[in-house]
Parts: sequence; structure tokens; C-alpha cells
Amino acid sequence: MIAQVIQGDYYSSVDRDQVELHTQALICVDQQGIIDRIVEPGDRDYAGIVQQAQREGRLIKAADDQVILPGFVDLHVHAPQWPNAGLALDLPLEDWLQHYTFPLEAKYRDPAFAEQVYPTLVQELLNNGTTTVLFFGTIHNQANLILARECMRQGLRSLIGRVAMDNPDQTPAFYRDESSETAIGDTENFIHQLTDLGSGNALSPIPVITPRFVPSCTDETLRGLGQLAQKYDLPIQSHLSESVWEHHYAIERFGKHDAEVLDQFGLLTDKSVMAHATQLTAADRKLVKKRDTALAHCPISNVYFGNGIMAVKELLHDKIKVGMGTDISGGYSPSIYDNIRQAVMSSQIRQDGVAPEDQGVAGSRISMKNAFYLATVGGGKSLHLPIGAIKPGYQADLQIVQERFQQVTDNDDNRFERLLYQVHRDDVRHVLVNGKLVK
Ligand SMILES: Nc1nc2[nH]cnc2c(=O)[nH]1
Repeated sequence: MIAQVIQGDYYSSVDRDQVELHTQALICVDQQGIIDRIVEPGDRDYAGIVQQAQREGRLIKAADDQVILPGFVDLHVHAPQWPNAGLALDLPLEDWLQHYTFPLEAKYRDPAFAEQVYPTLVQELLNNGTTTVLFFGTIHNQANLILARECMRQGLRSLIGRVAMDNPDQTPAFYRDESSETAIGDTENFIHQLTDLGSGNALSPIPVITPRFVPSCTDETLRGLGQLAQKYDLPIQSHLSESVWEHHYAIERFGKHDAEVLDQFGLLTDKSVMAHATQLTAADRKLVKKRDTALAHCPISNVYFGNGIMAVKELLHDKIKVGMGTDISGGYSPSIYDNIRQAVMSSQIRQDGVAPEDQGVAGSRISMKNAFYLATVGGGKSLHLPIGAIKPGYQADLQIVQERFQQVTDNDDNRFERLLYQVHRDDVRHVLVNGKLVK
């Protein structure tokens, strides 16, 4: 039974290098919010489906100067950091964490603060065309549950992690887990609380095991979280070799690279999504590939903290799963559009180098189609969810965006690039999650 029909021109990735335009297609969505079939103008029952959907008030029609895209998947958002978006990004990561980020995150011990911040964050993400988000919360379960409730209320698909951080050498007394038992015990409680809260809801948030990053956690906590991930078969998220400092921290404490440390504690699995990975060596990449771990590319944040640019081209070549992340607030923008543009620009810088004597890394340049793939299909694959593409069997998570230059008609590829470079938040006119209008 078709619950909703969305009619219009749409783009969806065919593979990491190509997109396909479907003109005036009918995206037919079933009652579970899943795309049941795509009907093209030449199909026999096209006119009948339009008429029936119109009669029953089930037709959403994109205007001639609008385009339908899959909703974006954001693989890395620190929800509590939203009030700090854009602050102190001239500091190195480790100072920014201690002086700006930890003091802000500590405020969420008061649930009223979460009630103030989280509704606007969720709304802003949806307004920018993002339909699925992998969130870091804080160490406070109550605040994390407020975020979950807000995602369900506004219709954002979400995965949420209760952050664990108990290493007294790297975390302040005002914001840390009291002990490894607290870090692990509260994470396990959160898994149950979130599962209960979401029970029966079509957008039930998925709990995620979330060691903040290696420096913030004791060995016991890293080990315990690896065991929890296995016990409940859950996704894992953390930061991986984000900066030179982080890379060397792992070497000094463990005599190993970050990736090897995470692996040693059972945290590098095929359900892990690791953010940044700007400092990976070829051997680290091999390990990530072997474990089938996904990586979240956060190109805006990496300009500030990354001390390098992710080797996206090599990762794609190696068939490693890669998606996009805004990394609020290390990234100032909640927009995946801004991030895919930066991903293309950063790849160009990596290719060309930054000084006359720096020849860069040949073959680094990625295309807008590559970046769009990361933001859609790449994100879906990283989360093992049927999202990020417009095709039967996938969730009807969509955005309808306004074109600015529809009068210029040349070819489908140019239309795509023009669109992706020009869309702003207010051009995202409608957003659907699970087939339901949420903007
Ligand atoms: N960008 C970023 N990196 C981190 N590493 C540990 N915590 C954080 C964080 O909040 N943001």
C-alpha cells in the first residue's frame, strides 16, 4: 500500500564517481516509510498513480525548479557543543578541549540546559537537509535522553552515544567519569534507557558505544567498552588519529598507533565509525580495512585541528567505508553542503601542496560527485542502514531543494554541480524522514 508519492527530478549516486538524474519520477513510499518503487514517466501506470495520489492528498510534487536529493547522513556531531560552534578554532585541539569544550559539556549536568539547546540543534540539522545523525552526547544520561526525545519529536533519524571519559590525566575533575565502573556502568544503563525510550517509535534512536578518544580513557574503560559493544552488538564511535598530538599521545602511552590501540581493546569493528583519521599511515589504513571500520571525514574541522587532510582518494580506492561529518563544534557549520564543498577544496590543496617546494600528493583531488557519495551512500554504508540513496528498499529520507539557475539548461552533470555548490540552508524547502514531512 502506497502511503506517499513524491514526484519530481532527483539525483542519487550510482557509485562513488557517478550520479544519475531521474526526470519527473514518482518515488512511491509505503506505510513503513520505505521506498516501494520508482515509477518513471514512460511506465504504464504513471498517470494513474499521480491521479490517485492527488485525489487522496498523498502527492508531494517538487516544482520544476526544484530537485529531490537523498537526505544527508552526518557521521560526526557533538550535540552539546552546538552553543560553541565557531568558537576558539584558532587554538590547538588539546587546548580547545580543556578551555572551551569540557567546560561547556559539563553544563549538561543540568537537564534544563539540554532542554534549551537540543531542540534548536535538531531543527538546524533538519533545516540543512540532514536526515540521519550519529551523535556524541555527554557523560550525562538524562541530557542524552533529552536529545533522543527531541530527535524523535522532530523526526530526525539518530544514533546517540553516551560519552565515556575517565582518565584523570586528560580530563578535568569537573567533567569526567568518577571511575571506570561509572563510565562502563552508565554506558550500559544508557543502552537500556535509550532502548526503552525509543520502543515502538519508527525513529527509535540507536545506542552507540562512545569512548571519547584514547587520551580521555583509562585502559579499563577502553576494555570494558569494547566488551559492551560485543555483548550488545552495537555500533562504536570515537576519534582516530585526528591530530599530530593525538597520534603521538598513543605512541607515548602504548608504543602503538591510535588504530592499533582501539583495535587492541575491541573497538575497531565493522560497526565502528571513527572520525577524522587525518594522520593514518598506510599500515593503519590496512588495519582499518581489515576490520571493515568506517571513517567520518570532517573537512572543515580538519582545517583547524587536523594538522593534515584525510586521504579520501586512497581510502575510496581501498574500498574503505567513508562518510561525511560536520564535527560540530570543531566544525563551525551544521551544514553537510558546506562540508562537501570543503572536502573538494581540501582535496585540491592536498593535491597541489601549500608552498612552491611542496609538490602535494598526486591524485588526491576528489570530485563533487565523490563528496556527495560520502554524504549519502557512504554514510548509509558506514551505519549499515538502508539510507542515502533513492531506490526501492531504502528509507524515504529526502530533501527537496530549490535551484537557483534552472533557466540554464546544459547537461545533467553541470546541473548537479551547480546545484550542490549553490544550495543554502533556506533553499532546502522540504525534508522528509521515513516518508514524513519534517520541514
Ligand atoms: N574535534 C574533536 N576532537 C575531539 N577529540 C576528543 N574530543 C573531541 C571533540 O570534542 N572534538
